Amino acid sequence: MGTEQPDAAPRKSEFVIEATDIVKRYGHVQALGGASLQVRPGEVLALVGDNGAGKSTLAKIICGAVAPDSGTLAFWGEPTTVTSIRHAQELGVETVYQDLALAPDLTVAENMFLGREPINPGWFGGHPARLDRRHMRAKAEEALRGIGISTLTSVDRTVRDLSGGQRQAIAVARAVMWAKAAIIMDEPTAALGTRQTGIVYDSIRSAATRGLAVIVISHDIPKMLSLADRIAIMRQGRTISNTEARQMTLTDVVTLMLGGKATEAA
Ligand SMILES: Nc1ncnc2c1ncn2[C@@H]1O[C@H](COP(=O)(O)OP(=O)(O)OP(=O)(O)O)[C@@H](O)[C@H]1O
Repeated sequence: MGTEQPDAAPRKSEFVIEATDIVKRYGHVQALGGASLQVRPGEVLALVGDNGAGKSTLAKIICGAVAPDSGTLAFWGEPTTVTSIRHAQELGVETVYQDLALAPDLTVAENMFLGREPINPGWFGGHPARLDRRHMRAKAEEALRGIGISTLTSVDRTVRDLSGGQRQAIAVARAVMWAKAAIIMDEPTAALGTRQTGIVYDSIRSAATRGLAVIVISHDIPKMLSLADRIAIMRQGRTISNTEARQMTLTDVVTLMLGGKATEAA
């Protein structure tokens, strides 16, 4: 769980994820026309841009949901063709989806393991194999503690009974629990109130503190300037700036998003 590198393979790059010159067309629409992005471990990278700039498409390509037409994706410097979401997960990349992919009738602990439940094998002549619920509860509690949200809800509560912010935080906790390298979040606070948004932003920061690379797509530019370490700006399918957040102002970001002069990619 957490940030150990799979197989402790030697790293060929300081970047967990490096996307270079990614192109993607949907029929006549060019969603991406040469987008690039790099993110380091322990770093929050905000991916911002106007509607239709290509942010979600780039995220979907990195998480294995969509195949690019061309371009290179490298994980720890190793060029890799990501064939599926499962493959990206094996590479250590977890995604928090807009619909959160939580099962409302299951408990928090069950949701943390959805599709990846540990099985107690049983033994010859004994009980049949069954879910290892004790392990699930303990790991789920540990994961919630790990990102500082253990007081938010019991792991035995049914997800249906949680608020939007609590659900979002559980989805983030699940991603942190399974991610070995990076987390991608597309508009994680779009439907939330101020307090709930704060909870989610705190959990994003905790994930980075634990050594994960975090890519956050957001339209909340002021918040991204304070939360993120770097801001990658997309316009018309290209990444036109990748700059330390502390070197940018709100005006800089908005000007670049809407067509002003691009800064040197850092
Ligand atoms: N499955 C699809 N089929 C056809 N066109 C698509 C598809 N997905 C995205 N597009 C188009 O690709 C372009 C980029 O879309 P994308 O969703 O990546 O942008 P975005 O920056 O995430 O926008 P938003 O902030 O509005 O979510 C848009 O013109 C969009 O209409």
